[in-house]
Amino acid sequence: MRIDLVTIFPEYFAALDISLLGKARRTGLLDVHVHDLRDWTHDRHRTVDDTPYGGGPGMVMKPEPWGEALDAIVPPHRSDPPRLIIPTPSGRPFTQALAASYAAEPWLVVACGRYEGIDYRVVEDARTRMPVDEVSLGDFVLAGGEVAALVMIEAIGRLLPGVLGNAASVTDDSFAPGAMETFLEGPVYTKPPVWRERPVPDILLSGHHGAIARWRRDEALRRTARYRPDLLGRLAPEDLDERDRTV
Ligand SMILES: Nc1cc(-c2ccc3cc[nH]c3c2)n[nH]1
Repeated sequence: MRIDLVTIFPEYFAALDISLLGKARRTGLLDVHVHDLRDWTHDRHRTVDDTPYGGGPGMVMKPEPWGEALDAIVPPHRSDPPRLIIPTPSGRPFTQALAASYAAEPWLVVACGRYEGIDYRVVEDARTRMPVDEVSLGDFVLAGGEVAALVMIEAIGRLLPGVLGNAASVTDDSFAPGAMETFLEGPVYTKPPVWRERPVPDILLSGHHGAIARWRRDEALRRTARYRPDLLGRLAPEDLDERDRTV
């Protein structure tokens, strides 16, 4: 998979040189290109923003640098254009399902806005030649799209075949498709068996895999009921057995 990032703060993406994603880049599983939007400005001050039409606080990112940047990265009339992802508080929710969908794409371009956002004509122009998704990470407001891009790239990158050492880790994720899609992950434990007088739950040391699986499901259900009762509404009655009503 190729990912192109456009930003006025390229240094934000140094984080993509380390850990899982750094290894994925070095092994060729992930091909990341970071572009400085200011490379497509032509004035002495390398201006990327201006005052908003209609008034209001802050500045808006000018369309010209974005148009030239996207034209350079995605030559017009490409028969296989990338999907353009634009992080924004006012977009569709970014979910595990959307991350999985993006992980199946061969080429993504992420436009990282700043200030009050990008002149909307950039979105409209891009839509004439590539799919464009405006995506929100949640109901909170960041100062720009870079951190949102990092979060999405990590969520997408870890789903790429070969990136995670243990493929099973992905299937057991919270929100992963399938049985666990509805539940939050329960608590996890490792050695030592007792730490600060706190023992690991006995069931996990029992070796009874069926009982362990049931315990983990019960704990996941308990955690989901406590922190995300809204997710329980997605459960079909047949997904719950009589034990669940007592969790
Ligand atoms: N979910 C979420 C996205 C954002 C976001 C994304 C891009 C920009 C550009 C300027 N401010 C931004 C904020 N905040 N919260």
